[in-house]
Amino acid sequence: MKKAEIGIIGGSGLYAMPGLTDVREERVTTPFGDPSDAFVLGELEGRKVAFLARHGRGHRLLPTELNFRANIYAMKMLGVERILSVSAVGSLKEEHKPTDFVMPDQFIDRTFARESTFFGEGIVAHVAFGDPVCATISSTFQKACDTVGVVGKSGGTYVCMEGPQFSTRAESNLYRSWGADVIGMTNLQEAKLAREAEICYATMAMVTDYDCWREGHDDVTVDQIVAVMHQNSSNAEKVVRVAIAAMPTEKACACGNALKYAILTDRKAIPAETRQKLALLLDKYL
Ligand SMILES: CSC[C@H]1O[C@H](OP(=O)(O)O)[C@H](O)[C@@H]1O
Ligand SMILES: Nc1ncnc2[nH]cnc12
Repeated sequence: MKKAEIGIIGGSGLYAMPGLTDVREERVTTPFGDPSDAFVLGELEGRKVAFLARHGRGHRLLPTELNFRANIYAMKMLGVERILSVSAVGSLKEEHKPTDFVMPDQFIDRTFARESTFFGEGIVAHVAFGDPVCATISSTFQKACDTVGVVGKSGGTYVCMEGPQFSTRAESNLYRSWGADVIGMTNLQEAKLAREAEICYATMAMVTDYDCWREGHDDVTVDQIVAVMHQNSSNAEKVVRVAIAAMPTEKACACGNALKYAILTDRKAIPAETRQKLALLLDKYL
């Protein structure tokens, strides 16, 4: 039986989801190792949800140390079909002010030290990623921002950097010249892996700072971020709650069939061990 239908990944500043009822914790072990923390399962607005603190409760894991594969695979094991990601980001445009929320619809990859696929070890698959987030979740987030009274913006490009250091000014200006909107360190791998796991995924990116490009202003520091993060987290809790209540039960997107034409490997050539490891993703196709 499904333990949860909707997953929430809480980033910097969102380490719990208040308002859950029938709350219990569950540690999930996956073929890819252990997730960032125990999942907090419960009900919110009548929907079964699973909450995961991305960096672990107490913020113990660097972006590079996150086991993205375990986090997403564990969501799949719990039965999750939609993941709502909440993240802190720096702004790369004057118009995106601290406390604004942006729902990115594109990513640029500046990471280099991460596992970003469930495939390999004898099975090759290439999922489409031209539209990397689920439009249904993004628009539900957007409407929820409007309801709560938070500035929410639909669309934008999220640069995913490796970190943990913030960008140099030259990098920040380079991303601005590319037309990117916001910068963070965590969301691209989650989006890729969720797509491979056929789970809908979208991000609500909460602006905390102007990174280091803005002349006449201090460069981003963690204490500056933390000050804004508290207001953002309290708004995020409200927006997520409204979004969950409004999330359609039916699906009109293609996220749930992402693997349909993606597997290239001759079925007979897939090693039994790999087949078994990925059974949760592959059973419906093999
Ligand atoms: C708080 S400073 C940088 C840190 O915040 C963002 O985390 P998350 O995406 O989990 O909210 C950013 O990606 C960095 O990990
Ligand atoms: N300026 C920034 N760069 C990268 N990640 C961030 N998260 C919050 N602000 C950030």
